[in-house]
Amino acid sequence: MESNALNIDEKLEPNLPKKPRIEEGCSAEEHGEKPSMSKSQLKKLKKKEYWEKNKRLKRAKEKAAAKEKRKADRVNGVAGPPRRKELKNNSMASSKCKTSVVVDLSFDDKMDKRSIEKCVKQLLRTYSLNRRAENPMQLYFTSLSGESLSEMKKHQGYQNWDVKITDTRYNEMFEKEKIVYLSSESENVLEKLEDDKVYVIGGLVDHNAHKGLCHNLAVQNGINHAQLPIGEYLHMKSRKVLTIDHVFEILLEVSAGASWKDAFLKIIPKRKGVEEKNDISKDNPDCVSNEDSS
Ligand SMILES: C[S@@+](CC[C@H](N)C(=O)[O-])C[C@H]1O[C@@H](n2cnc3c(N)ncnc32)[C@H](O)[C@@H]1O
Repeated sequence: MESNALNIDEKLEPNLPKKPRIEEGCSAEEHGEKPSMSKSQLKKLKKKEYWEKNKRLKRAKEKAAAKEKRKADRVNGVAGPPRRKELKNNSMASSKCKTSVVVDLSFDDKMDKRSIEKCVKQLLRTYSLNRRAENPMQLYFTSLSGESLSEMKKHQGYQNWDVKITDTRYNEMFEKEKIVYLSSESENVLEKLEDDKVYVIGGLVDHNAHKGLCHNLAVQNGINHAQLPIGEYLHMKSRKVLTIDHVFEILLEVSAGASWKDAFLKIIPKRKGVEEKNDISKDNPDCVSNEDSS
């Protein structure tokens, strides 16, 4: 049957001499040619080629613009994000924040390859947020082994990062009384962050396939647990389960002095259908509210 599809070389470079026609019964690849494509595939390919060509130029322009902006901000006295040189002074050791956060990476057997990749991406973002903070939290990645470790190894130099990485389990590293396992399923609500406590985030990307897993494990092991106080300040149309990096970002904001409410409003994605509760007593701890008291 005759096909309407265009040969890619003809379309992209119409002046090129025509290549010999592909004989019926043989694929384009067998002739050393690119396979014929539909119009939309061709359009996509052209876009990709254009993007590849202009990518470097665009990046250079963006870099120059960012530099200009930083310069202007400095002149106008606007504080921008910390620069690489400044970050060198912001280490966990010198941080005023002594609150510990653990990401418990003992869930390889509950995740497929793609979820492990996503999990490690969230770890990278968690690390990067902490690294850029004026007062980083004391951050641990525990039980890192197997597939997660292999995925982590793709990121050169991770061994030298300012985060404590270990294959030991968090409950062999810290006193039981100090540990609080964070879980949206917990009936306890976290009120404030305490310096001597260790807050554990489950390193699990499961799209709710293992609902309540971390909570159940904490209960079985007699470990304290608590949920973030989202319901105290916000109505949410979807589940209150957040990603690892979002949970960490909220803890980091609060540890730096933000209110829970401001941290939630800043970090929880709008697509989760977040709406402020108009209960002023939560902003003023001296007032008492009966809302959500059950
Ligand atoms: C994507 S969730 C994993 C959900 C998983 N089904 C579970 O059993 O926890 C990743 C982790 O973020 C933390 N987390 C997410 N939302 C939270 C919330 N609303 N309150 C407290 N911790 C939360 C928990 O530690 C959780 O294990």
